[in-house]
Amino acid sequence: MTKGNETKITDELYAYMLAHNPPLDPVQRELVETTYARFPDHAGMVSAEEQAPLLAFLVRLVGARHVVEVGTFTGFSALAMARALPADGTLIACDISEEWTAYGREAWAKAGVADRIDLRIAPALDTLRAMPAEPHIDFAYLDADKGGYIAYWEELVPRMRQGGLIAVDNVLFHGGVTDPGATGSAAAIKEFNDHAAADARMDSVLLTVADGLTLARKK
Ligand SMILES: C[S@@+](CC[C@H](N)C(=O)[O-])C[C@H]1O[C@@H](n2cnc3c(N)ncnc32)[C@H](O)[C@@H]1O
Repeated sequence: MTKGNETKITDELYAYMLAHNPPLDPVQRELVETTYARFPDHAGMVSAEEQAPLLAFLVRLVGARHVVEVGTFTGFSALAMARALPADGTLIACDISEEWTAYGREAWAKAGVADRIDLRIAPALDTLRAMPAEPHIDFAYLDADKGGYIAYWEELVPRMRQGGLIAVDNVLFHGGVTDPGATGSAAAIKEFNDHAAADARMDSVLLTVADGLTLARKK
């Protein structure tokens, strides 16, 4: 095994990395703070800070106009992606919680991108299945219930245009994926990772970004 480097991400190094990335803007910062204050038991679900500029970068990289997010919570990742869209771009945001996403709606309005975000409150599988079947999605971000990942993937892949990108969060599941006795979400992620890696329709790489991020490009 060639590991490449032995860099341990200390707090100091993490701060250094953030300082060399585009900073969160005031609306994003306030949204994170509000989420931690209002939902302390769930705030860990917010995507890592470095994922905001990364998602924006990827949306721009693929020239995305049609974006789908599965798992919106308080709207942090949706805000980052919507900001990177052109004015006529749309992001369909899937979640089941009116309460959590209400904070997103407020932030999206404040940031002036509410008109680009189409929030669908329903089980994501229903929302995905109701979308046009032809390949039209440029970028998708998968960050919802881990047990649903394979089913979401199977709905997304045929709808991705050639060269479109799916980003999948939490694919290392806090290290739980190497536990031979993994259960629950860790077991579901293990199964998903095997499924995605074996999918001949996509080129996939699993990266050690945040809690693990898979990037998969439609062939
Ligand atoms: C990890 S959080 C998403 C975090 C968000 N991407 C962010 O960066 O702030 C997962 C979200 O998935 C939603 N969720 C769980 N099961 C769902 C389902 N069946 N359909 C749609 N959303 C679901 C939860 O309500 C929760 O808001």
